[in-house]
Amino acid sequence: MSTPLPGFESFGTPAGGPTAGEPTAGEPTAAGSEQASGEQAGSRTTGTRREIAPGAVHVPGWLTLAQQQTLVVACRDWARGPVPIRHTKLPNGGVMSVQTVCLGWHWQPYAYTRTADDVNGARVTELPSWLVELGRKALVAAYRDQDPAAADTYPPHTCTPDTYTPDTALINFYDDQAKMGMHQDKDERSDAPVVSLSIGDRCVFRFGNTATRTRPYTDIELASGDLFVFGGPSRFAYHGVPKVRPGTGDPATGLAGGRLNITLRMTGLKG
Ligand SMILES: O=C(O)CCC(=O)C(=O)O
Ligand SMILES: [Fe+2]
Repeated sequence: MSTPLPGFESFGTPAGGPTAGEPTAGEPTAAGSEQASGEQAGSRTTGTRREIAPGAVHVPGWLTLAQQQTLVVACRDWARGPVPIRHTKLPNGGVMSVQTVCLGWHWQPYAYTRTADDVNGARVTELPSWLVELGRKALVAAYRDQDPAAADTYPPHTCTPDTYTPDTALINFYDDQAKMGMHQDKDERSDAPVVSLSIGDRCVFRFGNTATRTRPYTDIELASGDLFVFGGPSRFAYHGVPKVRPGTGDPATGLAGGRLNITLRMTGLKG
């Protein structure tokens, strides 16, 4: 066995927790009615959609605990390979503090490929259909559930929940020190929404504007089970994670420490 990457140790299996080979709570299916974790003080009401900017919607506590457990088991498995999770190297010589593994398409700054040429050349794991389905349900929860009668409650000119077909997932693992600077998700050739799922420790998620990586922006807390979708006018807004709050996750998710974030995207690429 290879030496774990720094920070990957706490991504290991907690005592008594599920492992990839054991029966799990089942594939994520529907949007959660079961509460995943305690509510935060203030604006946080589990399951209640909140529009942070036009087309950018936060749904706290959307994933059930069982769905989170299933995702943690699956992510741990994907992190092992065939392309192992790694700290992405940037063209400027920097190294990202988060560790990332991709499904469907491999992201390396600043392009998508089918093989992980900056890691070991292996072809990335397929994106499973149950994750595509979860992405569609996420769009329903973020956009359509609010007002089913109003067609423009989900971002126009992109796609509807029915036609949303993410073909890549970027899975980021944050240890206590990891953060992500303000950036746009713009390597996709599609303006379909990005679906973001968070598990484990809470973080400060900074959601800004499309023009600059600085203010105005809104800081929100993303907690375990939270859904965040950004599409429409917010699809290319700058965003980042300035801080993770260590020790705030519930080990019952199967994650002993750190934070997992999964983003589903449509690359718009063929082949
Ligand atoms: O971790 C997050 O919540 C955001 C991740 C992100 O922005 C990305 O992977 O591009
Ligand atoms: Fe991003």
